Amino acid sequence: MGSMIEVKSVKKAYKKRKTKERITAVNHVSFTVNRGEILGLLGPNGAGKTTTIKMICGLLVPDEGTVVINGYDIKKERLKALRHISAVLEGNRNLYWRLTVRENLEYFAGNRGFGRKDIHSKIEELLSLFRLKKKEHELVNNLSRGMQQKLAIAVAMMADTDIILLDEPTLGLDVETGYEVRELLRYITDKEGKTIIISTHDMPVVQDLCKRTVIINEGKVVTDEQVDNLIKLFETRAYSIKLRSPLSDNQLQLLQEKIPMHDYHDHMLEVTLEQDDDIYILMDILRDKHTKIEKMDRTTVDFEQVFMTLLKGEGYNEKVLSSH
Ligand SMILES: Nc1ncnc2c1ncn2[C@@H]1O[C@H](COP(=O)(O)OP(=O)(O)OP(=O)(O)O)[C@@H](O)[C@H]1O
Repeated sequence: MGSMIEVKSVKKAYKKRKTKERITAVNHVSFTVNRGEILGLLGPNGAGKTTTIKMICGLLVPDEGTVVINGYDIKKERLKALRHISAVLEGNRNLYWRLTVRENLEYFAGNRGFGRKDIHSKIEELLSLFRLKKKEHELVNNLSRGMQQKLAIAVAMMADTDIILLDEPTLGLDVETGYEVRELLRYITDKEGKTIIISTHDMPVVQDLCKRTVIINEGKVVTDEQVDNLIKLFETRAYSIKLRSPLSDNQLQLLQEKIPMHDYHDHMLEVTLEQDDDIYILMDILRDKHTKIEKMDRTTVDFEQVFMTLLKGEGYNEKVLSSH
């Protein structure tokens, strides 16, 4: 399985208009996405996700490094590299606001050079799948944000490119539309052979749809792993312990120092160990005051907890991931 997208040590700084101060938004980020892979690009606000996506789809030129799409270097063979990409960006920039829903779909189908009959049936299929049939003659400008978002994804489907980049596809949608968009994303990700990057804060989207995740923080990659591996890894290290007696101040102090990822309230101790062997340290701390354990369970973790843990604490990620 060859790489479809290679992001090679890209760097991008912005100059602040007023102060002329330079902000490094993306700082030597590298990762690859294989053909047919669904990658979740995650990170807190301002981590550099949108900047990275814009460099992949050619909207921004990296200051350093390069992006290679299907073997074509975006700097040297821009048109060949970008031919296979559709991007759904914030603000639905891939739509024509003065055209109707149907006209947008027709325009992008025309671009692909489909025959008239094929265009018609494909548009009908998408209008019904995306529940936009009633709005087909409405101008994009007059659609709700959720509908615009659905249309932006439908347009990317219509263009039928090998690569689809989705920047925050469920951002700001109400619960129902968010759910609907997630189902549509599932439809897209199930389509064989498409290579997809989804940048999102929506953890269920990652857990449900993405096989691998690249997490960036302050412009740098902090994790590049299979989603399943991360969840398994954290499940083997997360415990929920019910104690018979309260912890002493000294025990709490030791926990703070040695098992920083913990939460303690009402005799319940929730811990996430950095390494498997830390269980012995934990037991030593409890034994110190003969604290009895009433019940101890492995905690099931969801991807949100994994994400939060990976972002917490300097050096924590290297420890967690290197010992795995
Ligand atoms: N046009 C711009 N001019 C100046 N600074 C910018 C510009 N665009 C982004 N930045 C800054 O670059 C950094 C990365 O921004 P970016 O939008 O790539 O992050 P993000 O991970 O997509 O964030 P969010 O999750 O909030 O959308 C931030 O500090 C942001 O303020």
